[in-house]
Amino acid sequence: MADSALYTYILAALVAILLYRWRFVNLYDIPTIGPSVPFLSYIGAIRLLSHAKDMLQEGYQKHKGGIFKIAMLDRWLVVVSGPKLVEELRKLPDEQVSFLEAAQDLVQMKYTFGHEVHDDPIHVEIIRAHLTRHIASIFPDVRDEIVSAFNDHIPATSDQWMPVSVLPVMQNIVARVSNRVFVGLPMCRHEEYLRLAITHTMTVARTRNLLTWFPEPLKPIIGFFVNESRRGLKHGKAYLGPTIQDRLNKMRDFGADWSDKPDDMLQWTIDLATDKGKGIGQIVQYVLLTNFAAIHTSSNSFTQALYHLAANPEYIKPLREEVDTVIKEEGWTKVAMQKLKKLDSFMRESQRMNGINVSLMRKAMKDIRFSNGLFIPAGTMIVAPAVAMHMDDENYTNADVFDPWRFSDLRGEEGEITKHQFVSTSVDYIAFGHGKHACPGRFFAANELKAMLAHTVMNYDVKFENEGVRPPNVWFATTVSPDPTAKVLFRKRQDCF
Ligand code: HEM
Repeated sequence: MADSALYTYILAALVAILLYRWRFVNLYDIPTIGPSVPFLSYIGAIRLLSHAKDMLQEGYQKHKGGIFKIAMLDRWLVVVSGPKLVEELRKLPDEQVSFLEAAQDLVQMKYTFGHEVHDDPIHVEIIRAHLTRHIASIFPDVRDEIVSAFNDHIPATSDQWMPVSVLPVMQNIVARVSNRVFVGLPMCRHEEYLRLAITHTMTVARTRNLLTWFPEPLKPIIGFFVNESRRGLKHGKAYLGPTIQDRLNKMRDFGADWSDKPDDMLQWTIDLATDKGKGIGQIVQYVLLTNFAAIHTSSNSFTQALYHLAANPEYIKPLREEVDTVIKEEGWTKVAMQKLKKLDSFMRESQRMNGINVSLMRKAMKDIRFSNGLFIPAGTMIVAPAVAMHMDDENYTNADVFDPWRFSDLRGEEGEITKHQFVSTSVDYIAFGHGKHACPGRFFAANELKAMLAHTVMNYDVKFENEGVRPPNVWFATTVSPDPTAKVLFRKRQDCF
């Protein structure tokens, strides 16, 4: 009897603490989409799994120019909407809002890729300072791998239509083409290495999902024992370790006299990592992390654009004419990719409509007050609602219509020639983020994906079996992806490039 009274008191005290925290601490003043009362907020969190698009849209419509919050299973997500607040968020320094700490919370980077990689993300510097600057010189390799990968994965003939499961095939092609640049031949064609590069993302997600359920002090222990991604690292080391070791030996033996030292992404990573005293394990983690950032983002983006093309084959002709003219003038080069304005517009428009659902994810490291007085306490996860902003008629005329030449037409207007490119970010185009942490890989991705689309229109006709019908996107929690099961019919053109 005395025991049950004690339990009742403890329970009542816990409920009182929870209600006090809900009312007087944290995020009470921020309006909620879904229930906000403790425990009931889980209803909103569960609804978010299947209705994130609608909930973000509802929040955006009700609180445009302001902020609102939605519940996730393990935290609140505070959504900052409208160009003015997005601009303010973009400008906040890392000490106030951190991209890295948001990534740590969401991907559990310290345990999935390791502390050293989390604390010193040199892969970002390598992408910005080396990869982007070398796009012209690596382009022939990119083009060569595209031709070879399409031939292997889509061996269509001109006399019949070949059904292709686009998303898995594009994951393979993108992994292969990207890794031609990240680690070179022959590893970029090594089937098991490619499988690791593609599936490591899912491994990381599973580890992350598990770790989310444990309190912070237990994570290092749990992370050590159940970390599946350590197996990924072990395999990564088995594939890449010998090459890295060989290069390290040559660096030691020849130093500055190593005359045929490779000038590729693996070597840039080795150079910077060894300067900082890092070992083979960390070099492999940087390569895996770059793949993690690159492959699914890029293959989703390409698949989405291809679905638009296959559902509307009338767009093939104008694209083909543009590619034909430009390639005759410039050959398959980076300069040619820059001149493909219609194709660039096509990719950007597809990404406007089908790109990420939330962007500019940051963790507040200090209390933040926006210029209009809105307050966000330290520790809060902040995002901007990308799809809701991209589908706002105030930002884009007839925003719900796929208009492939929307951006190339705008670039034709006076003073607008360099704006509205696939890679451009702005307060109302945040598919690659915006500001200091905007995707550093987007210049590489844009060249790679445009070269792939140009190759597609020059070599194949495409359509859906159910002609003209584009398969709907799949929404899960805050993510959006193309239908993973849809098939596009490919037929080889008679005169192809
Ligand atoms: C179409 C393809 C891609 C899309 C849509 C995409 C999208 C994004 C987005 C939305 C962010 C977060 C930006 C922010 O919050 O402000 C990001 C960050 C990042 N992306 Fe991409 N990305 C793509 C391709 C790539 C590729 C190919 C690479 C590598 C070569 C890459 C490397 C990264 C890295 C390293 C970051 C973190 C930047 C930082 O820490 O500051 N991405 N990307």
